[in-house]
Amino acid sequence: MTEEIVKSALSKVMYPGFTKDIVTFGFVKDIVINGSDVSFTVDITSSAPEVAQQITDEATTELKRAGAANVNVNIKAPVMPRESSSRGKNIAPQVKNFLMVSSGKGGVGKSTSSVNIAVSLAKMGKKVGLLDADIYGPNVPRMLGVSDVKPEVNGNKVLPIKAYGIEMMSMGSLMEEGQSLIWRGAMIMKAIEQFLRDILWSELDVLVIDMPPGTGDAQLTLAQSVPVTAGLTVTTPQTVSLDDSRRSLDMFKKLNIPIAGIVENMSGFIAPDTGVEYDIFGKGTSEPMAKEFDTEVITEVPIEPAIRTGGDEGKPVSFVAPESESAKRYMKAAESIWAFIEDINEKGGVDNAAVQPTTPPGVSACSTGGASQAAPQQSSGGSCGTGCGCH
Ligand SMILES: Nc1ncnc2c1ncn2[C@@H]1O[C@H](COP(=O)(O)OP(=O)(O)OP(=O)(O)O)[C@@H](O)[C@H]1O
Repeated sequence: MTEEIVKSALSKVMYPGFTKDIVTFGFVKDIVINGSDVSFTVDITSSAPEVAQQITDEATTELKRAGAANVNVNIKAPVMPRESSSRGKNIAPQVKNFLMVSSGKGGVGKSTSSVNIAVSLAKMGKKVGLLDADIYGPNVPRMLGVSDVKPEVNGNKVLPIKAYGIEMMSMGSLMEEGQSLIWRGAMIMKAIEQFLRDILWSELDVLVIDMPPGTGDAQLTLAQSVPVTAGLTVTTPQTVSLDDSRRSLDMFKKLNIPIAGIVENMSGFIAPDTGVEYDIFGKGTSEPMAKEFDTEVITEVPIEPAIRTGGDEGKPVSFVAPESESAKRYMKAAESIWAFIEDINEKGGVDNAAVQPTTPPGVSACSTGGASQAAPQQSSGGSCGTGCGCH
């Protein structure tokens, strides 16, 4: 064997997916020949294991055909990025990461933040889904300008609606206009599960989930159904809002959800005519709360009329006005959230095993903790309505 024979044999091995061979690409290095034994390194750019395998197989075949006895192919590939290393129950396994967006109370801009952060993550090149799990006030379809769009049904699955580069599903898109439901515990759990299991989400880098305000059944069900990679709390700077947000952060801790940070919304006001920023509700008041929970205020979004009109007209500011101050602040939040998610995955990901219900199979966990056990006659049919079977 000579180096020329080895190179000539290897020049018959195409780099998978290309019409050029591995020698022409300059990937073959460190050829060592010992009698009829050959060893060499192939320094490739893909981390996919099937690429390495194909090169190894074809190179071995070609070299043996050229007279080599033993062939040792040493593939040098970049380390596979750890996109998700989470474990535990996951009823939507095609989704790599889940971001739970919560707030202590309604009206603080949770949906607006979810929409603009989802659009910003998509602008970063991520494959993003947005689940409007706010069953009490599903207003994401309006904010994305798709309130008239009915989703396509495929068998017993539903295709998400596409808008501004993201996939979206909402109870608002599934219900007839004006229809309202009184949501009870068991129905909330079922709705959240169906949103994850029966919607045909693509292979997503991240599913942003706009939760109902508060800390109830929906939050618990979500945490038990999928490993939630990160939690985000949206607050306004007033003390009353902060008190509620503390409960939301506390919930993340109890559910073992890593806290990606706090969005301080309605933080100051940017006058549309002058662009001057005014302080209205107080600014930066979320900072001590962030410290308390060992997290950060990842962005401060001012009150800007364009944010409200963008929401009402279905034109998210992050998409239609990317140069606006608000769009930049949402982008800052998206970058920080993605860095946090990557960090969580590098450290081994999350595991939701500890928050699984401990009740027997077929019986769901009781969100009321069996509080009315002593007074079954007060609850209709002897059940709290959660289907928990503990009353
Ligand atoms: N920074 C902002 N500047 C101007 N308007 C805003 C801003 N943030 C939110 N809004 C407006 O405030 C209203 C409430 O926002 P949004 O629906 O996002 O709140 P929410 O917390 O999701 O409420 P709910 O929990 O009731 O669904 C919307 O009309 C929205 O356009």
